[in-house]
Parts: sequence; structure tokens; C-alpha cells
Amino acid sequence: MKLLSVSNLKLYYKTTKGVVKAVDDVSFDLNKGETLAIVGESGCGKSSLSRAIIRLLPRNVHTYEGKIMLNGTDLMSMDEETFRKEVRWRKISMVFQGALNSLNPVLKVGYQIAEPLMIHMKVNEKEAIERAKELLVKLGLSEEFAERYPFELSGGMKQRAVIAIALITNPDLIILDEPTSALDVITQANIMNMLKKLKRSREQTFIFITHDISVASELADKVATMYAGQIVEIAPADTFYEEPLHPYTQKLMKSVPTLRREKMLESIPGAPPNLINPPSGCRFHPRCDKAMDICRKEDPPTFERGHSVKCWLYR
Ligand SMILES: Nc1ncnc2c1ncn2[C@@H]1O[C@H](COP(=O)(O)OP(=O)(O)OP(=O)(O)O)[C@@H](O)[C@H]1O
Repeated sequence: MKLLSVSNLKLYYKTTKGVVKAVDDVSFDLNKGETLAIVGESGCGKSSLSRAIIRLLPRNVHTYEGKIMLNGTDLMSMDEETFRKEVRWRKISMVFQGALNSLNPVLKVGYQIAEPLMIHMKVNEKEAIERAKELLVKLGLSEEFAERYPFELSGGMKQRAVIAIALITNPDLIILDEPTSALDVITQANIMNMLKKLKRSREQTFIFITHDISVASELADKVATMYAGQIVEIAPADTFYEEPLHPYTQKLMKSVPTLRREKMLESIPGAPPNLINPPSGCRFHPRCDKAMDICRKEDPPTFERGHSVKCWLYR
């Protein structure tokens, strides 16, 4: 069943130097219970895409348009008041990058987890805290953690608490922005296992944003590569990892270390382009060793080659 459908989404920012096209014509679908991982280097627009979906926008928005359907409801045509009351945190919630450091140091963890229920669902404090405790247990922490303050928790525990805050209202969709990048590898594995359990037991739908293509493989049913504000490849996870088509995805794969196998890690020369004046034609062409004449001149459409890829090689 289709839960989310995003079409031609754009989010541009106004700056003194010009207009930053952070999300530029992005489209994808997501079914209930699926996880979409969005991968790409820093600055490709991953966080902007998630903010566009949950409509938490900075003041300097220049353009915000396109279509977002959630469970058949058209979100873009909804006014801000209705969106705030009915959608944000109730139907779509988000764990922000670095959120584990944003817990309020003077409030008990249980209260902070319970708060969205009190604010957005009008549940009374006693019941909300009970529900927070139940959720802590589901996430592998004991009830007594509700009585602790953030400084009494380790990084992994704080991350569980932050995920609990996003989960407590039982939203249809949770966006996780780099949820494990601040954690050591063992804690990272624990959090990923917890997310996998949630995905199975609650049929929870996630959008999982990461710069780490190998972490994404743990949870993803579908993977999208984002480059310079656009989705350049999107595919079911197994096809994506076995047969990446876009030269940028192929380069991202080659930059990841594998245990035991001797291989030289490749880096991608250059950096993602400035999004005020992106390169002509295909935005990746200045860094692509397969670039052809047409790549410099014309923006490639998305071709269907078993999966979607925006690259002239597949014309
Ligand atoms: N409020 C803003 N005003 C102007 N430019 C912005 C604003 N927010 C982000 N940007 C720019 O938009 C582009 C995309 O940023 P975004 O944070 O969405 O990328 P990202 O892929 O999530 O990277 P990271 O992982 O570093 O957050 C970048 O060039 C960034 O500098």
C-alpha cells in the first residue's frame, strides 16, 4: 500500500549570493512498512529534502513547491495551521541530525519522551509518562530510565530516547537524519538492530538519511542516491547494491571499506557543486570519468533500466 508519494518537489533558499537549489525536482514513492535510504555526500540536499517533507523550513525559503501525498491526503495544499495540528509529529515525525545532544538537560528523559503525547495528542501527563515507560522497554531500556536526566545516559541510550520521542505518537512515517553517525560502531549496530525490530513489529515506515552507503544497506528496502539536489538513482536495495548504475553511486560504493578484502579505497575527486550555479547538463559531469559530450550540454532525463537512473549512459 502506497504511504507516501512525492512528485517534483522543490525547495530553494534565498541568499545574498543567489538562489540555492537544495531540492530540485525530486520524485519518489514509498509503501507502508518500507524503508527508503537516501545516500549522498554532505551538501547534496538530504536534510533539505527531509525538512521539505515535514515542512520545517528556514525563513529564507525562495521556492517550496511540488506534490506530497501521505495516505492519499494532499499535504502541500494544507494550510500551516492544519499541517501543524494534524500532520507534523502526529503523522510524520523526525529525528534530527545530532538530536541526541539536544535533549533538555534539566528535564527527566521520561517527561521528554511523553511530551509530544501531551502536546499533540492531549494525553494527560500521568498516562503519557506510563506510555513513555512502555516504549523505553520496547526500545531495550528499562522503565527506570524515565527517571534519569540526559547526563546520566550514554550516547546510545540518548539516541534511543530521541528515537522514542519521534515514535511515541505512533506516526505513519519517521524520518531519521544520520541517526547513528555520532555513535561508535557497536552502539551503531545496536541502534540499527533496534530499528530493524521496530520496522518488523510495527510495520514502521522510515526515511533513513545517511552519507554512509554501507549503514543504509542494513535497513533499506529501497535506496536513493542524491546528488546536487536531485535523486540520480533509485532502486530496490538488493539491485542497488549488486548493480549500481549511476557513476556517482558506483564511486560511493568504491569509497567504502570492506573487511578482509584487499582493495584500494577510491575517493571521488572534487566536491559536490555549488547549488547556486550548478554545472550545465548533468550536474555530476565535472567529476565523472565516463562523461560524454552530451553530459556537458543536456540534463539527462530519468531512464528505466530495471531501476531508475538519471544518466546519459543508459539512454
Ligand atoms: N537555510 C539555508 N540557506 C541557504 N542555504 C542552505 C540553507 N540550508 C542548507 N543550505 C544549503 O543547501 C545545500 C544542501 O544542504 P543540506 O543540509 O540539505 O545537505 P545534506 O546533504 O543534508 O548535507 P549535510 O549532511 O551536511 O547536512 C547546501 O549547499 C547547504 O549549504
